[in-house]
Amino acid sequence: MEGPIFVIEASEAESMAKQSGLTVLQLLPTLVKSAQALARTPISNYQVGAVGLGSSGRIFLGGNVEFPGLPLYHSIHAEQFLITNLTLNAEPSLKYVAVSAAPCGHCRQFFQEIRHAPDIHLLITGDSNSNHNCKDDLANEEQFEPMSCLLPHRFGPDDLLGEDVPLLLEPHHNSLSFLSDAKLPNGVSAAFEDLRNEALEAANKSHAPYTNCPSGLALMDCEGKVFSGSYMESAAYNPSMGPVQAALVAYVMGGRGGGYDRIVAAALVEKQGAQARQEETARLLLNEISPKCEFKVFHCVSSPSPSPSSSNCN
Ligand SMILES: O=c1ccn([C@H]2C[C@H](O)[C@@H](CO)O2)c(=O)[nH]1
Ligand SMILES: [Zn+2]
Repeated sequence: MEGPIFVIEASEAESMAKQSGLTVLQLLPTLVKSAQALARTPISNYQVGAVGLGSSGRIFLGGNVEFPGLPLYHSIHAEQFLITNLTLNAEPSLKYVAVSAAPCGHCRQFFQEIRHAPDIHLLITGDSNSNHNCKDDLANEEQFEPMSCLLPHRFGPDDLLGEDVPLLLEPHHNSLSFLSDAKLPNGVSAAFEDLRNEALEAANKSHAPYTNCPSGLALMDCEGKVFSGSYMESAAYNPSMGPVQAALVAYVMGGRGGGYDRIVAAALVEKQGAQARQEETARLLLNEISPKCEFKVFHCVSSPSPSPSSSNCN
């Protein structure tokens, strides 16, 4: 009944390492191939795998995801998948990453949304055929390079935000709600009640400090299983990750390898008239990958408005 593995619990990671005579750190590159196998790459057939160790001792995996028929910027990079996996599992921080190929500029930038990003250590394992199980080739701490070497002179949250603003992986409470008497509009099926509540919850966890326009999206598959994801912004704007992509990461992780045609309904929650509006992009992406999916948008308000700057989004 088990599908592919995306999260390895700390105790399991310890015992896997012990069994192979490795440290948990040395285990990371040995898992890169498994992460690559999680990728969905119908366009490039180029599989990237990213494996991360969090401060909890858990190990997280991610692969790249591509969507034929759409502009390439809709793609999810393995590193973004990995970071989304951490957020979905409430992992408080990322310490080490092993990745099959050098992270691109966007990914190096996206990592900057995590506090102390310059101290995240990375190991690029290179070509997927290299064998990191080999005892002579053990990855040791000094083989992991700090992010500060991969991205010197960084542009990041510090350039735009105060120190007290929560960053990615830190708890977010965006104080969003539906208008108190907001019932489901006529003609919207009852299944959307749950779905929009899940999407609201995801919007409340969204990292959108640059626009104050958080959003969340929830998908339902044909068995009624719900998968939700939160919009995540980047200080450099373009590497931001949309709420559909985040929800699709949840779907890929929990949907046991099913196709996107199994997605039957989707609810997006965002602020009305938001400066950074997801509705049309979300519709475009869902329409292409899952044309039969019923897509609804629900608007929310900040309650109470946490700062004067957010009022222009309502
Ligand atoms: O940092 C990177 C660079 C590329 N890719 C993916 C994106 C696309 O699916 C494929 C080819 O660029 O590799 C990543 O996952 N991470
Ligand atoms: Zn990338």
